[in-house]
Amino acid sequence: MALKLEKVVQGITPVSMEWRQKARTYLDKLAIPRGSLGELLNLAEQLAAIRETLEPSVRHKAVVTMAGDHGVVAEGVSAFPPEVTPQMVANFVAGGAAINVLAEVAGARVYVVDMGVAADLTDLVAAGKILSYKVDYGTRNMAKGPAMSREQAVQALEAGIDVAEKLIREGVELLATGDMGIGNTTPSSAILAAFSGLPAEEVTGRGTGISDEVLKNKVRVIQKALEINKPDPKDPVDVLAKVGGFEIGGIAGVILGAAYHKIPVVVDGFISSAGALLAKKLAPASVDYMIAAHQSMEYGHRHMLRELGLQPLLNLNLRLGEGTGGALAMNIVESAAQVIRKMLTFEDAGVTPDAPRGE
Ligand SMILES: O=C(O)c1ccc[n+]([C@@H]2O[C@H](COP(=O)([O-])O)[C@@H](O)[C@H]2O)c1
Ligand SMILES: Cc1cc2nc[nH]c2cc1C
Repeated sequence: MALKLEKVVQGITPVSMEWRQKARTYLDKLAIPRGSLGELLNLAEQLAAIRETLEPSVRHKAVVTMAGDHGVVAEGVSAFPPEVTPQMVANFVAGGAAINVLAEVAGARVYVVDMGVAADLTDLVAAGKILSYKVDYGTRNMAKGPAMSREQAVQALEAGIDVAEKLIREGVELLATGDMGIGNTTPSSAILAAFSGLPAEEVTGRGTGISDEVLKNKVRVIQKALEINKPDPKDPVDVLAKVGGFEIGGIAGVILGAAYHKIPVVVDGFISSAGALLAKKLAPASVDYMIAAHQSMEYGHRHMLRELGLQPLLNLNLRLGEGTGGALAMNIVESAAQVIRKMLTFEDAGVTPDAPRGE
């Protein structure tokens, strides 16, 4: 494992139980029937414990949308052609995509990263419109051999760590992951199968909206990729190299970077969750810093969330990616932070508490 990755993976520690307890004790004093703000209270506790303060701020927000292409599209696994990946990157830059709209509502900036788009994006990079950590012009076809080399897998993970560190240094307090990559539900499903041991049919869905026939082929392609590559579930870098994607590695890196620097990170849908699963396998304590944005419509996401041990905040039948669910969930995360920062206790508000108060 390369030095930076090693350092970050080793440096990720569980969130402080002491701060969790302090936050819970404080939240129990708020002038509400105990527990009546439900999941917002758990979220507030998590934020306080991550930041080690009863006044956590998540005001400065960034969505990182990682883009990459996939050689496996040659097997006919997507409803759309790969040229849509760079076209959508251009749309993100123009500000006309769903992620631009939803991030603006959440008060988040969008950072688009070329992790491995199979097109020359140097003009957008030179104009400062996107970040480039291009590992290659798309992965190789995982149905025929490894998607990338082990070195490229490490490079993708470290790129994500770099992006997170750059944004955190600039003052970002809440990150969300996002993805763009035609074909990327296929490697995401393969990653889930490799780690969970679930059969390909159980982890595979319709992605951008494929027919029954194409879905059958996609399941076969995933089975074949697993059979010929034999990814080792005990070696997450091997799983990423053999059946992953550059943007998925980048997402895992962003999550690891956030956890290392004790910054909460909102995980978007199916593809982001595949990145999160890689992060968890590399550094189990990184899960403490993750917030699952939503339950994606992509079949298999439920298994992904179960493997992560996370409950999604929202269920809006989304299946877009880009970080859209992440941006939406940021509004809830901001609300939770403000609940613990700003609400008054029974005592401060002069409200009579329930008589026994549990004791
Ligand atoms: O985030 C999700 O849950 C999600 C579910 C299905 C599809 N997507 C998006 O659709 C693209 C991948 O779909 P596909 O069919 O080409 O594998 C990619 O750009 C993803 O961002 C995203
Ligand atoms: C148009 C389009 C937009 C997307 N955004 C994320 N994935 C996408 C896939 C397609 C096809």
